[in-house]
Amino acid sequence: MDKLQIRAAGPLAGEVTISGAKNAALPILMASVLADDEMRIGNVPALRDVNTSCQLLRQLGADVSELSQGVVSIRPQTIDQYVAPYDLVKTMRASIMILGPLLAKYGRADVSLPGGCAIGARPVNLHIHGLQLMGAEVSVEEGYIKARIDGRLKGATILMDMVSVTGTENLMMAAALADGTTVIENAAREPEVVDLANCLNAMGADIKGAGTDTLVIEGVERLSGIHYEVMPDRIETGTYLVAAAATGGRIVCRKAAPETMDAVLLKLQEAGAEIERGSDWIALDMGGKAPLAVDIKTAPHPAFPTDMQAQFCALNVVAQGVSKVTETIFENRFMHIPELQRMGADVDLEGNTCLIKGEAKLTGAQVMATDLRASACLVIAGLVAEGTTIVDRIYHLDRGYEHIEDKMAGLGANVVRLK
Ligand SMILES: CC(=O)N[C@H]1[C@@H](OP(=O)(O)OP(=O)(O)OC[C@H]2O[C@@H](n3ccc(=O)[nH]c3=O)[C@H](O)[C@@H]2O)O[C@H](CO)[C@@H](O)[C@@H]1O
Ligand SMILES: C=C(OP(=O)(O)O)C(=O)O
Repeated sequence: MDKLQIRAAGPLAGEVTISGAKNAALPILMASVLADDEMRIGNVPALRDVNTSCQLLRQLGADVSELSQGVVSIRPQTIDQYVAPYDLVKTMRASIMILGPLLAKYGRADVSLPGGCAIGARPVNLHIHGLQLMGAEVSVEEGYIKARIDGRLKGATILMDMVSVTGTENLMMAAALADGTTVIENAAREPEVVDLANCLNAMGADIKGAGTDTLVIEGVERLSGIHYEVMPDRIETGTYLVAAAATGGRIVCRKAAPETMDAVLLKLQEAGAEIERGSDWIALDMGGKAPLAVDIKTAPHPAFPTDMQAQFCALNVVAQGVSKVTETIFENRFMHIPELQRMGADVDLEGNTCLIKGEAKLTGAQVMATDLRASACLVIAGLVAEGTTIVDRIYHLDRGYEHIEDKMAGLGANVVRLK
């Protein structure tokens, strides 16, 4: 099993090119099921979850090929299987997003319930309830969600009890081919939801309100294949910026989407970073200074993203001052804290809040990555710890960070993959 070995090498410096967003690429790959002809998706990151999604589409019968680096072609016309099996679904929560497209296009879908995930229970009741409101018969049998509809799904008004990103995306994809108007209230406003809506509209869908909490979707009879470029990854961008801030560095992120990152950039400025931004780049300069501790409270977009919470914990551990970090989205998303403590962090964790005393002198240790962003947090801690840090179970990291060791090396970090 691969591991990462990290040794401190001073402040990060230089430029890093940001990849396409995992959380936009995955729903857009699933949306290709809705098309009548070939979809070409560009700026697709080379990630484990992308491979899993391509495998899933192949399993359904689609013809999937990588045309050149980052461009995937999907010909969905040959789909003749409607089952997303446990073996694929267990490794990737996002596979639940095959449910809406398969049901809308083929009237049937059997999707294994995604396996238990480290960061919380993550039920899918909102996905199921929304499809039922659209007329589908949905049951859960032997660990599979079995959904059926005779003819087309029917437009419906769906009030989401909680803001759910993939729930909104699943229902939006289903509604795109439904008969009539669907209104999704309390919809997620995340930029990746907007990217998916833009892609669906380019395919011929009629979706209004993306980026607000009310989506109005007029169903259409068919969607065509198109070429679509996936948006830049705001979480990957944020991770490199936090790593630079923690090391007192100065970096530029290229091919980024600064307009999607207000909450994170504000917190970095509060931490003492000077931030400059252009249409597709962000520059961070700590002026050689150590960061200041910042309070964080996660919430749905446009507030501070839960997917950046762990990285800011690593920053706060070495920053000047005391900080409070509160996680409101997932009930078990502090598993990086015990690992940080093993490296010398001073953190009190109670319920969904941790109190972090800064300026800890971290020392390298063998630590275990428990989930994707927890892994990123440990890499950042390794960059500022004395001695050698070994991060184990980096298959989590490979779900969400393209070539992390190469990108880190490009910024002057000493990060090596051990096979
Ligand atoms: C592939 C993808 O895009 N993943 C992102 C997506 O995950 P994901 O879409 O799974 O997260 P949700 O937005 O659905 O989860 C938000 C909250 O709603 C709850 N919930 C959700 C659905 C449901 O049917 N019932 C229910 O109770 C969840 O348990 C959680 O407490 O948004 C999260 C929150 O920004 C991010 O951390 C993930 O990176
Ligand atoms: C939690 C995440 O992803 P997923 O929803 O794919 O597990 C993440 O990207 O941080």
